[in-house]
Amino acid sequence: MKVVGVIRHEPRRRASREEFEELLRSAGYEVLAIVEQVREEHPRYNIGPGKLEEVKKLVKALRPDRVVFANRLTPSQAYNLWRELRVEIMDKWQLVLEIFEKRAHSKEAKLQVELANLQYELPLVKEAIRRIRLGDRAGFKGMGEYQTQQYLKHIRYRMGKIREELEKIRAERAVRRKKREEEGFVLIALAGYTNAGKSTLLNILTNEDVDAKNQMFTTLDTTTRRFRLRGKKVLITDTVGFIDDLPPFIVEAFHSTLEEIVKADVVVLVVDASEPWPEVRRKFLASLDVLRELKALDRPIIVALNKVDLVGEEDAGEKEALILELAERRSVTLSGTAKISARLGRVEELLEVLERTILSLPKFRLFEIKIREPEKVGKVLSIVRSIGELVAVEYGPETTIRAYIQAGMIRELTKLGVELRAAQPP
Ligand SMILES: Nc1nc2c(ncn2[C@@H]2O[C@H](COP(=O)(O)OP(=O)(O)OP(=O)(O)O)[C@@H](O)[C@H]2O)c(=O)[nH]1
Ligand SMILES: [Mg+2]
Repeated sequence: MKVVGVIRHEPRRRASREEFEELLRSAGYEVLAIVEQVREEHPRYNIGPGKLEEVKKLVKALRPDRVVFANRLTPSQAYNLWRELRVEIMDKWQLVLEIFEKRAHSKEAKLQVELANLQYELPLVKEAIRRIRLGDRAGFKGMGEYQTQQYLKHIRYRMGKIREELEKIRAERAVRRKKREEEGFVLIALAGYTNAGKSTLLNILTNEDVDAKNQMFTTLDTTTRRFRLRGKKVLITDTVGFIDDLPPFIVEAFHSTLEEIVKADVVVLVVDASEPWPEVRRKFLASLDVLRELKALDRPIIVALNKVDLVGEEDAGEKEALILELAERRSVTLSGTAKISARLGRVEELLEVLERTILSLPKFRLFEIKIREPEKVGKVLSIVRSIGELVAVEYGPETTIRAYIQAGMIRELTKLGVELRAAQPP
């Protein structure tokens, strides 16, 4: 598929040409040319009429299959552009959805992508019907009025169906999550901009082999794996990456997946620290925006500055300070930051911050356990290590253990017939 790309930069906010080219590459397109313009949005064509003439000439000369816009087009802009250029028009979100379509493997991911697509098409189809009523011939994708009407009905029906199915999957997920929590697992979610290194980090922590590639949106399916964080039982979830101005319709479609982030005990926000600061800043802020939209900012958030191997400790340290400053200015409280290299497996700093954060969760409390039968000591210690953190052991005729334990797991211990009471933290 051969395409011409068009980028309109807002006068005070340049879009990233590299990222747009990345997206086109990820979609598997051959890029014939890219046209850029700095200008306020033109209501009719998004780009200015002069620029439109230039694009027209390019289309005549290069004969692309599509013209792809780096901006979000309104339905009427897309329609006007198609009338002028007579070639298929695509905007940034369609491009993202097309990449999603390629990457979706699980049933859930496929349904979510289909829902997002339909949600995207809905206003376009309505616009086509409006146009037909105004006397325009061409309906949606060349359909006549009757067909377009039927298609609109089909979209609405299908959306309802998909929402039902996703709701079922979501409910199953909730049950599974609750069960895991009752088993004493701490839930950690990986979040962050696409290509930041989330899947690589999951792999290194859990010895897994989830796809990690240098391309955007490698992961669309949610993966949850268990691992032990210094003995403690932890579940970690990797999910779809974020991108600049992720539109609400995509967030909505991916609701059941993204909910893993909202419901986690701790969120690890992975940031690619190897890029120049303006890029790191842009992507970090975009990620905070998504977390805000998901209402996940009240979770404990740890920022993991990844790919430190490419820039060195000092540079990463500077970016770490800038990120802390930026978060504070946006009134976001971070539980901590860590400089890591997921690829090289250098993640000690993150493990330390994670452990500290987990133990400060309200569900962990300090307890004192007294054991009278010596043969039970081993068993109690092993349970304590998997659901909490051992602080001290005093052996004697009666063994005393001090430990942070998840309040919900106390029953596991009392079942053994040991004496347990809340202790004051030192
Ligand atoms: N040099 C270096 N490269 C890394 C590191 N971590 C990840 N990468 C590379 O960055 C690219 C993206 O990694 P992924 O783990 O796929 O990123 P992701 O965040 O899961 O991306 P999406 O699934 O697309 O959202 C891959 O080429 C990784 O090998 C790191 O610590 N150092
Ligand atoms: Mg991934």
